[in-house]
Amino acid sequence: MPAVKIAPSVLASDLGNLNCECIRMMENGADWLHMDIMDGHFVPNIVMGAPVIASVSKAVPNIFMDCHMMVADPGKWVKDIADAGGASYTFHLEATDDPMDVVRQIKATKMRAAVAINPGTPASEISDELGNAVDMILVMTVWPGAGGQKFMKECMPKVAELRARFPDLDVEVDGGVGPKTIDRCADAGANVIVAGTAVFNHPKPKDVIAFLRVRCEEAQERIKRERERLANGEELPPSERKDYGDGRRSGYASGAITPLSYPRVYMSAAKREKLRRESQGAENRERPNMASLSGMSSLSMTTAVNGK
Ligand SMILES: O=C(CO)[C@H](O)[C@H](O)COP(=O)(O)O
Repeated sequence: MPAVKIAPSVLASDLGNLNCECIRMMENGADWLHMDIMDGHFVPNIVMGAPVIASVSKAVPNIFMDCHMMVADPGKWVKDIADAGGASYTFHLEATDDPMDVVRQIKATKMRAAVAINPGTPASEISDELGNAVDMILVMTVWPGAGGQKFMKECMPKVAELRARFPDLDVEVDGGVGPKTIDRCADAGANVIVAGTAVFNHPKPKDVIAFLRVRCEEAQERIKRERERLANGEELPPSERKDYGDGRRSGYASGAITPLSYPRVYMSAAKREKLRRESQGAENRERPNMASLSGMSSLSMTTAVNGK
């Protein structure tokens, strides 16, 4: 399985001191910085764009910016983000008719290409062709648009399914991830961990980052053992099964996750329109809107600056 990467989401940082916040996180062990870019159309919030990415790139040597593009027209910003110093470009499947074309545009730059799916989008919408073309798949574990939301554990079977289909791909989770929810993500096979509030709002971000990493590495060892045993037709001892208490066990041990084959499919226009509207909050009351965003971490400053 690919190496564990911990990517603090700057949405929860003191955005007025973004360069210092990124440096602080790198000094505390972050592998990547997760940059939340929103256009006010795909999601009902606006945070930053390419000029801010360029400014951070100049000020923070060796930073790896994992740019999460919560935007309605993902092809439009590829060149700007690449020129600004973005290292990875994640677009939303719900935002495009032709995901392979967006991947081609990203690959024409030096950036890594990644595709994200919202909580309402099934993993089966990622075709084999798309999964094999990207460097990473992001499974959102909250509705995009704001930090500080509750982790949606119901997204975990999608992580396990994608890990089973794409064993060597980076699989990222984002939203409500922290010490209390990391085990579910890690056991399902996620290896790129985005955490905003849990890291930036903690007085010792180094400890949180180290904890998330260790839990993922331990889970990877478990999954490796499980794979080997299942390949040999062996039963797993109950002590080595992760039981969530709701009838499900970890993706591999449960045997419930079958790596099916998904041919190239483009969503029907009607389905894409539904998923797109859902992302904007038009069809989902749970989805954050501007009123519900106002108390959340994206709009409030962390008190954890300089560890105070
Ligand atoms: O993409 C995002 C929201 O759209 C954020 O990256 C995500 O919510 C992380 O924040 P937190 O860890 O505080 O939930």
